Amino acid sequence: MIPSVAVVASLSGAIKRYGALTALDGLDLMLHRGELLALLGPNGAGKSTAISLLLGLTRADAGKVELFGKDPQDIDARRRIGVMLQSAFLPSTLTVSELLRLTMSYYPAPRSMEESAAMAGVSDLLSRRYSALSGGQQRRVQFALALCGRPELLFLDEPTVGMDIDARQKLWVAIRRLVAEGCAVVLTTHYLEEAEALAQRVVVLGKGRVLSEGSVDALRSHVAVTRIRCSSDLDVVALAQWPHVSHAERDGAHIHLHSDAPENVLRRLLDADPALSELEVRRAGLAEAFTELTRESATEKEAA
Ligand SMILES: Nc1ncnc2c1ncn2[C@@H]1O[C@H](COP(=O)(O)OP(=O)(O)OP(=O)(O)O)[C@@H](O)[C@H]1O
Repeated sequence: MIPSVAVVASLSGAIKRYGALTALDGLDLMLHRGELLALLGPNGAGKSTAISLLLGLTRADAGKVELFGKDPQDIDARRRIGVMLQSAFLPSTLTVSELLRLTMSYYPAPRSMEESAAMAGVSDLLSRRYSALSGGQQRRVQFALALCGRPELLFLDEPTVGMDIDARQKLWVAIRRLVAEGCAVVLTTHYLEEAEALAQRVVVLGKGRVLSEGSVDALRSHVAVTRIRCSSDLDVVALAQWPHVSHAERDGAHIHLHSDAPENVLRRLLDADPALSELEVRRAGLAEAFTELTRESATEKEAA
């Protein structure tokens, strides 16, 4: 029997309404130890609301919310999490080291200040006043504060907004290290390459419900389209008639094809044009799968 991976937090049938607006419409979500879950969805899908329920910042109108098997407002459960939200209101007069020391004092077995600062890439900022830092530096300090308590579950709500490429790459390395140590991570992001680079599992929300759930590959395979590009003299009008070719277009010396069975099409292409060159084959990315999913859900809604 495959051992079940420990569930660290869950939402079961969670409903949250704001007046007439239903922000979460019976949401089921499970977070497992040592797993990075990317929570994706368009603006207003319910991602932040789901996180607020798990953090005990708001209460569900119906359904069950558990953090380490307890109520999310239970102090022992809260001591096991780290949080980096979109907006952080931190005392503006404190230095980075003072903020870290204060945050570490909330936790039973925090990391050392040096380790926390090094992991978040803020070792050179410790003596600086938080309010005088750049936006990207402040985000890195917020990450240090989120991880300093040695959390078993880390919430990262759009963590890399405002970070330059170098800072983003360093944050990814630190996140991977935390996950490898067994920490569960919930990441919301609008940067799909971030989810693609980090997530073991992706949940796409739309209108407070799960639209899709699975691995990055499974979500991607939802859009069963592969793009083929090559240099060839073949006639695109004829190519468009081939089985498994859904789209054919010429762009100068190159042709672009879309196919749901690229192996078949490639075999036939290479037979038809022995001079074919510059062949590129690319599967749909997460961005395309995600756009397709949210578009489908909007179409279903219109049809209903
Ligand atoms: N405090 C609130 N009062 C009223 N409506 C709210 C409140 N918080 C959220 N909502 C509404 O609930 C819905 C879900 O919002 P939520 O912030 O969870 O979405 P999100 O997926 O995090 O969006 P984004 O990607 O823009 O951060 C939205 O329609 C939003 O306007």
